[in-house]
Amino acid sequence: MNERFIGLMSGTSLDGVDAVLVAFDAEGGLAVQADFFLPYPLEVRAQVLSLQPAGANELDRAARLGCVLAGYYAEAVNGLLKAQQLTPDAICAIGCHGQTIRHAPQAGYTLQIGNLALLAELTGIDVAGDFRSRDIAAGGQGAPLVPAFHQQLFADADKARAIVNIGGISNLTRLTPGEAVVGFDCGPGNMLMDAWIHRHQGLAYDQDGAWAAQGKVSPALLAAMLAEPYFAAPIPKSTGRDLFDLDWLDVLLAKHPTPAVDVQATLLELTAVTIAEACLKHAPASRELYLCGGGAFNRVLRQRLVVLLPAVSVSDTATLGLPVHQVEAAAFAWLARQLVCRQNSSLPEVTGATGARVLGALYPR
Ligand SMILES: Nc1ncnc2c1ncn2[C@@H]1O[C@H](COP(=O)(O)OP(=O)(O)OP(=O)(O)O)[C@@H](O)[C@H]1O
Ligand SMILES: CC(=O)N[C@H]1[C@@H]2OC[C@@H](O2)[C@@H](O)[C@@H]1O[C@H](C)C(=O)O
Repeated sequence: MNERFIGLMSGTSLDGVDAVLVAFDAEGGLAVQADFFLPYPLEVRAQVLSLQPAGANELDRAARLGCVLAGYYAEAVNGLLKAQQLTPDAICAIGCHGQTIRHAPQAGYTLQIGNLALLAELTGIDVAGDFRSRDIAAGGQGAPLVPAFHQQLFADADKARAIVNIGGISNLTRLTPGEAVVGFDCGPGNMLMDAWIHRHQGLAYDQDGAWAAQGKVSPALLAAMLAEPYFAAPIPKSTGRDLFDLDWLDVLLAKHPTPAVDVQATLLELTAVTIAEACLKHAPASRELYLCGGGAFNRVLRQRLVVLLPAVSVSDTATLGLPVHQVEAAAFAWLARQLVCRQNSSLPEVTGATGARVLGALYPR
């Protein structure tokens, strides 16, 4: 009998909530039955961003915003249920990522806000969340978690494959037959491009990379960006807005003043180069690269990856049966199911933890 789970992803891009309804068969095989996207209003996005750096009254602001976010998560769940004409009792559990406002595995914690008790109350469905903390408690990075799901879904018995998610941050999964999975955050995905076009044009993102395509890459600025120690740091590693934000960029721009349009071109190139270098260094045998996440829609970025990786065929996960915008949310449905079944869902070879663990916390309805 099929079991239905809902996955909710609200990632570092802060664009909104991606929701999917996933049916699992008894063997764990899955099919996405529906998806739904609920954009955040600008003020929600601004409130999440304002919690990124330490600030006045932040505990109260984070807890209040967590309640607001639960409302959006519930709305996304209801959107799915309505479209599929389902009632809450048709769903085993919701897997909810929450909204990362701090990620500090070196300090022993990561923080995803979103009031999960309230989400259980609002939906009448079991809610699973806080998937990263247990891996950090076991000595890991707590991120990226999705490589375990990529392995389940996209690994091939004969072919070495690489999967790259381009969300706010980009992350690579290497799936080589007979070898341990490798996975880590490459660096900024869309996050800096989004922030820069928002500052200069008030837009949420640079559609298809069109503004970036009008500029020229500044070699000096690109070199200064690539000198960031994170890029050469050994794996396991993970990152976020804690490091890559407009303050990071402004420090570099103070030394390398650059026209705004050329900054956008250089940021796109940074994303492309760091992904390509991650593939060449950590997945050299992979002749197939599958993109997912919103950045897979960025035509200019994709073209740069094709040029930078001439020996690799670049496509996206839709080719493997899962549309690019569904992958991360589906991963959180899978994480919820693993928790409900008390099955491990972490890959210690990816995160650096001392062992595999059952991830997450459960809020029964
Ligand atoms: N047509 C497009 N052209 C360029 N960029 C796009 C396009 N469509 C979406 N994007 C980018 O994708 C982003 C959303 O991606 P996604 O939903 O994967 O992010 P996320 O869930 O926050 O991811 P993560 O958790 O991996 O950081 C947008 O903010 C935008 O930058
Ligand atoms: C701490 C955190 O929220 N990390 C996110 C972020 O967004 C992309 C990348 O950085 C990845 O490490 C992770 O999300 C995905 C879902 C993951 O854990 O695989």
